[in-house]
Amino acid sequence: MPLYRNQWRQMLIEDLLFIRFLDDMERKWVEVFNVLSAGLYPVFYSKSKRYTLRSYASKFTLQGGELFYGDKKAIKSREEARACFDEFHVSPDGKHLGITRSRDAVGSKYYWFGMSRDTEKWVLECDKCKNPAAPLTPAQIRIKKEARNPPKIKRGVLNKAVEDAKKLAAYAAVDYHVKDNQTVGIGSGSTIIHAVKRLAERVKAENLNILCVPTSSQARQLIHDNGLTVVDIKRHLEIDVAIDGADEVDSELNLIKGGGGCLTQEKIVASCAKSFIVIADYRKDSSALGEQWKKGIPVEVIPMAYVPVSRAIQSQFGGSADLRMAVSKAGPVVTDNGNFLLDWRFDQEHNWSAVNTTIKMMPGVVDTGLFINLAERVYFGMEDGTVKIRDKNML
Ligand SMILES: O=C(CO)[C@H](O)[C@H](O)COP(=O)(O)O
Repeated sequence: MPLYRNQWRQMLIEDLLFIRFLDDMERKWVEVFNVLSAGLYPVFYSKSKRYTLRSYASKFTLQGGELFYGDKKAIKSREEARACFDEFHVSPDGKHLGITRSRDAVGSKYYWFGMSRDTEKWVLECDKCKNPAAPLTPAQIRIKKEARNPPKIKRGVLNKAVEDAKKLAAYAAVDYHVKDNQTVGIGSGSTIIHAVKRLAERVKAENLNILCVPTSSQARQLIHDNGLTVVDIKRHLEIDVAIDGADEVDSELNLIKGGGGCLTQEKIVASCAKSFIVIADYRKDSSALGEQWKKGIPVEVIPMAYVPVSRAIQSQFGGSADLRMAVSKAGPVVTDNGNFLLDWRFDQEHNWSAVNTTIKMMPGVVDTGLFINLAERVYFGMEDGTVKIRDKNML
């Protein structure tokens, strides 16, 4: 049924009032709710704003009139958010958890737009947090001691669980996707080490003929050390399958990569492969980018461009884009291509495909660690010894 002029005017007025009186957090909640429940957008939204809102809303579900972000309840108002914060900011032993742990604790159950900013502000306003000299209870003293000297066994157990999970994912990918007479792209990082070992085992046991295309000097060395055949992409453009790790994977198979600084070669190899398979441990599994991986999105830039690119990213998208510094060497990290890396810590949800294109267009940018629409399947090794699969065709 067509809308009459006065009805449009009424809707427009309601929209304008809506923008005026709701704060950002509540407005986002209502916008997502309206899209999911009734397919309604604010009438003055342009096509591209609608698109951004639609892709943001796709991360949420409606359950019994409530909004959920993954398995976390999406909070509508700041009062409600404050109550959720109060529920978690002090541990059962009476210990005030500080900024990071309060945010992680609240974020294990709840989500709201601006959550990081709010938790930081509320922790900073908290007198107990401001006054760490306040007398501690015996339980608090014990927890503090444990935090200073964490029992070594726990770290070992965690490392083992993570390493086992990486191995599970790597073995599943190599066993399922690699066949005789194939050219295989080999990613970089620590998870790929398990994949290359498994590949070498299979080549030996099954007498396979496999050619490996490396994505970094680390991968080249790894292939070589495991007795596999290294070939150059210039002569082997037809890659059957590329296998690589990731720093984070969201619910739509968007990836953040480049924690190891090899994103440009990794993207080239992935885009030349008939299928691009990702292997990761359970810590990389997110419903939205930035949820697990806090080190930001890597961007490879030619050295003279790092300041202008960093400024351009910050002014267009907010957050902070910082030069990655080396740990065992003075000065910045230099990539295999002789470039620098910026790590962009973003502070809100974005349309990642549009952001990727915009950043790539900035003069001096070589590539970004955003891998959009490239992964066909991800294998997550889980803590309980199972393998979880996220597949493009099952989204
Ligand atoms: O993108 C990468 C390197 O540029 C790696 O694949 C990513 O950092 C994951 O590494 P790991 O397997 O060590 O967790």
